[in-house]
Amino acid sequence: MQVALRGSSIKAKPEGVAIAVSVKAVNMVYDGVHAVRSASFDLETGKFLTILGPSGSGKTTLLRLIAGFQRPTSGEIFINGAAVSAVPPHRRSIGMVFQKLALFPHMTAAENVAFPLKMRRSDARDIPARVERYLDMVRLGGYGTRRLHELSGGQQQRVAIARALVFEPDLLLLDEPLAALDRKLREEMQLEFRRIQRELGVTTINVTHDQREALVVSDEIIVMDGGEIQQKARPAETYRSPSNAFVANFIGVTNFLDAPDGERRAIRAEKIRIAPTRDGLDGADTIVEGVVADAIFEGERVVYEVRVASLGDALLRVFDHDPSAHSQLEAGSAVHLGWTAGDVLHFKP
Ligand SMILES: Nc1ncnc2c1ncn2[C@@H]1O[C@H](COP(=O)(O)OP(=O)(O)OP(=O)(O)O)[C@@H](O)[C@H]1O
Repeated sequence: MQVALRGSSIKAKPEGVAIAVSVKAVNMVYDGVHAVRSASFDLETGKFLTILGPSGSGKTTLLRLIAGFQRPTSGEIFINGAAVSAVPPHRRSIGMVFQKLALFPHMTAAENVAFPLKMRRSDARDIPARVERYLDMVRLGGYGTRRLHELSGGQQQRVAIARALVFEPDLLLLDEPLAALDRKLREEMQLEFRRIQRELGVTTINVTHDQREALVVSDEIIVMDGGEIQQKARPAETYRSPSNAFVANFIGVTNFLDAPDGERRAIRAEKIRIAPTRDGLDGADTIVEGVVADAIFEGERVVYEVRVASLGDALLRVFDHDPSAHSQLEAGSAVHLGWTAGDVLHFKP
């Protein structure tokens, strides 16, 4: 019953909620490849949606359909209530930032940001102030006269964001714009996207295969696999109540245990406690014995791989977030693992 109701269309929408993007029964078939299958979802105005999925799952195709670079094989897309399949990209009021930034290298930062305003024939008298405002917003106030090669990768990224937003589009589309950045800068820019998006309230759709990014930046996450939407939910719900085994496996680290009734049971690596003896596992309602196959020290946590004979020699991954509670257990150590029934996820076959 619970499964039948999840994500169903009978959920009443609160009165007065504006829908910025509505994707209805969209299919995209390339020569023999069904890249997007029966995709349907609504996105409320002002929300930050991330489309998350492995390589080839159809994320970029779905984004390109919304942008208007391609027309769906069937189905329709609505932006602010209007069907857009016949509307070319430049008439859709969409700002975009892609991995390849496509900035103009010979222009200054300010000239790059001014470009969309000139294309749209904005009043020339208003342009400098508007450009300055958006450079300030991305924390590049005072950098307007720099040429692109005089800016760092992260600063160029900010120019691209300012350029995508300066004409105040209805929708911002991001296609892995951070993928090429190193980890620290990427994490900083994720928070930056979030801050700017909240400040402006611009409806945003972001494509990534980085689950951490999806959890950090989004109001909602769509998880795709094989061209199909697997789940659309808020980050915490996606994490805590994945709709199927694929989602559970893709987000977070999950151990799957096959039950005799064909059901798949899953337990998150951080929900398993580990101790040398049973005494360290007070409160656990399932306790199994195992042998440490590997122990990886990661600073704030230790990742254990534990072989459990009573579970068909399953190799369970366990995160120990309090490594100081007992000394690190070495490979070959006999250990006990414990968890509570409430932490086990159940998936029907
Ligand atoms: N122009 C095209 N012609 C034919 N097949 C295509 C085309 N573009 C994408 N595909 C196929 O459609 C499927 C979905 O591709 P898509 O690029 O949307 O996936 P993705 O989830 O964005 O992957 P990645 O993370 O690798 O970018 C893949 O099987 C891909 O090979």
